[in-house]
Amino acid sequence: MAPMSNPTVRAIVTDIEGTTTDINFVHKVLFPYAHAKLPDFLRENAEAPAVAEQIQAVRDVMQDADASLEAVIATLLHWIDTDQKVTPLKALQGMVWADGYQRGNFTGHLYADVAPALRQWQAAGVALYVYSSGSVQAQKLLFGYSDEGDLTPLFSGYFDTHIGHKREAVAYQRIVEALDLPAESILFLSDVVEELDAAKQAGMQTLQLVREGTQAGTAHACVESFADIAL
Ligand SMILES: CSCCC(=O)C(=O)COP(=O)(O)O
Ligand SMILES: [Mg+2]
Repeated sequence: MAPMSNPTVRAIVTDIEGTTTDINFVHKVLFPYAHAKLPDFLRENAEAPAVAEQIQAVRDVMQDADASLEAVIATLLHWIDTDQKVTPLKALQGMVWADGYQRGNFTGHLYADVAPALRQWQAAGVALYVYSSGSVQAQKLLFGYSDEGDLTPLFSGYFDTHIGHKREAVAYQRIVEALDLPAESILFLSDVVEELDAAKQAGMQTLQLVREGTQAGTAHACVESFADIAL
């Protein structure tokens, strides 16, 4: 595929799952790890303020202020099984994954084309950001303990569902405001058409990543690799 060239891009916001990182790493390594470790993590740390805050947030989503800890755990496991992007689940997953990364149980998967492109774009003066449903902590862990070492110095910032949900244009409008750049100078990279549609609605440029197993064929320009994006 011919490289796509776009000198008007001043910032890039990238999705993770299916864009920088194999969906299988998220679904077959990270989610099962959280599923296995979350119950005891919660039982052992329920009183810790950061954990207690998230347990309360789960009860709020459940609309059951009296839900027992075991009911909260069952709800969280159901959310993992059904891949629900619920903010307190994402926060708790990040806390549990920290231990897995720090013990060396896994490293954050990156497609081989990702790190060289990120380094090149950052060196060229393009500001790099992440926007994922995974918590900011989980994003920093994935790039901090990545297959390519610690890539966090390459990024200028991170956004998660606290800014809004990834299929809603308002989330991208808030990101544009946070970056304080013209929307059309920001390029959003994702594999998910609904996310690209929402970013486009907010005025951003968009590019769909078509990795193995993802479907192309949308209104958005698409590439198979970060190596095909020349700025
Ligand atoms: C930040 S790594 C874990 C990713 C995750 O939890 C997730 O739900 C994937 O969300 P994305 O928005 O990157 O598709
Ligand atoms: Mg994705």
